Amino acid sequence: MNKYHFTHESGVPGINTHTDSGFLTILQDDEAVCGLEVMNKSGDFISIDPWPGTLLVNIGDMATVWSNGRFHNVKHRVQCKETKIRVSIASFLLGPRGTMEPLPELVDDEHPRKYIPTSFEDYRKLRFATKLHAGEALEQLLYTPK
Ligand SMILES: O=C(O)CCC(=O)C(=O)O
Ligand SMILES: [Fe+2]
Repeated sequence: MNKYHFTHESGVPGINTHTDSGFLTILQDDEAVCGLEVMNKSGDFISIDPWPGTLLVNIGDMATVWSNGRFHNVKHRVQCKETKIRVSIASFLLGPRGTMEPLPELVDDEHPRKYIPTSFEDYRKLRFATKLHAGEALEQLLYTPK
């Protein structure tokens, strides 16, 4: 559960740009107070307006590994502008406990293997150690053919 209480005095608008590190996130966003923004392919942030009665599903970094780069780990942030309490509930599906690698069916001559095997636990440690929270840590898992 995330609770934001933006005030002009505190100046803390929300959460910095990041990707979710797990496989996917199911987000019950605040139904009245906006703030969530996702980055589009051009690198611009688009506001996601509240849409009562809906859930939002976010692809995370582990799904990018599993899909050999075909599922896009979306960069997003929270920028509250209204001085109101904003609440969201995020359920994180982190991925399997063991090692995960690109699905063999998604690796072929046209789509060569992109990532080395990793576990969510190791990947999470890598993100913390490198302080790279917007998916850039995936570059350290890139597979280089021998
Ligand atoms: O509060 C939101 O709308 C998003 C929260 C989020 O991105 C997260 O918990 O990872
Ligand atoms: Fe997030």
